[in-house]
Amino acid sequence: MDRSNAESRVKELQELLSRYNYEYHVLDKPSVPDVEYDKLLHELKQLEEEYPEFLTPDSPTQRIGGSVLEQFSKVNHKTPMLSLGNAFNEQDLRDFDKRVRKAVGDKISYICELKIDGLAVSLRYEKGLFVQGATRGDGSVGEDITANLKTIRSIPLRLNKPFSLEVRGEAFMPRSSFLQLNKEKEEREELPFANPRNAAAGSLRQLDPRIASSRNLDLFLYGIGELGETGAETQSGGLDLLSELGFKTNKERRKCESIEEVLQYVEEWTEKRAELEYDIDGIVIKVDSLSQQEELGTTVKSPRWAIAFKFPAEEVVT
Ligand SMILES: NC(=O)c1cnc(N)c2cc(Br)sc12
Repeated sequence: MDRSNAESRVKELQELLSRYNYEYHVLDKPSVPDVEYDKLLHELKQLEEEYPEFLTPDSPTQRIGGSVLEQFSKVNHKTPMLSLGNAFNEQDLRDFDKRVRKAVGDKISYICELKIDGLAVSLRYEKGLFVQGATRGDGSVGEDITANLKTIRSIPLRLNKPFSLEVRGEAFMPRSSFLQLNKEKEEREELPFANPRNAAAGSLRQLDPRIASSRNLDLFLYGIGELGETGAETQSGGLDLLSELGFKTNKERRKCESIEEVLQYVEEWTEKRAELEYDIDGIVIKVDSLSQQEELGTTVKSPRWAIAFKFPAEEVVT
């Protein structure tokens, strides 16, 4: 194949494989069988080896970096990654609702989202390219785990729009992968992980990205740093924007026009959470309007416009 044909074939394969990857890992609706994906990926790897000048950092072949890190470097979060105040019962939620109404009046909409039991991470994109990913750390300084996050197939290496922004989400290990990993650990007489959250955290803290890549981690995005700059006016609008940009967001979210509807959603997922393929440890309730969030502001460590309802700890059957 001559050079100009190789260049157009490389571009065509990079776009095709990125789309197939998005359909499989974000939409969960693959349009081609795995064997077709693998064949095209192999062809792209060969062409990029033969014509390295056409290799780009966002190529689907670049998900698993070569080197094993000595250690993780530190990352300062542009906007602090806040934690959430907790609610443990109905009265706590009604008190939260009262505080919100006292501050911003009675025209309130909430958005309820599942609280994923994983590891909070932040992803930074420059002109649409994934450039850095970090753990929450202490909320201001985290660890650079870019190489490991690149192995999570549902994370886009390039956005659908050339946006520069920082997004937040929760990395997690699906329950089925957790059980399989522990089975393999026990076969190797290694200590198993206690739960999927520890397994996800342990996997993302591996210095060798090949190990992280083998752990079948996933990620739901739920927030955009400086959401206002993107033109979104509500949290729900921000989540729709994240989806439009190619991110995986959790579809179980619901707009609630009253605390009664919030309590209904909490009740529903208290019953249904075992049906999910991943662990959740509660429900996050947020005031949907960004301008009302601004009005409510934050305390030193958590927003006044959100609260996490925590499910009662499950009795451990010994
Ligand atoms: N949807 C959300 O906002 C959400 C989901 N899952 C989580 N573990 C967290 C943590 C914070 Br802090 S927000 C959030």
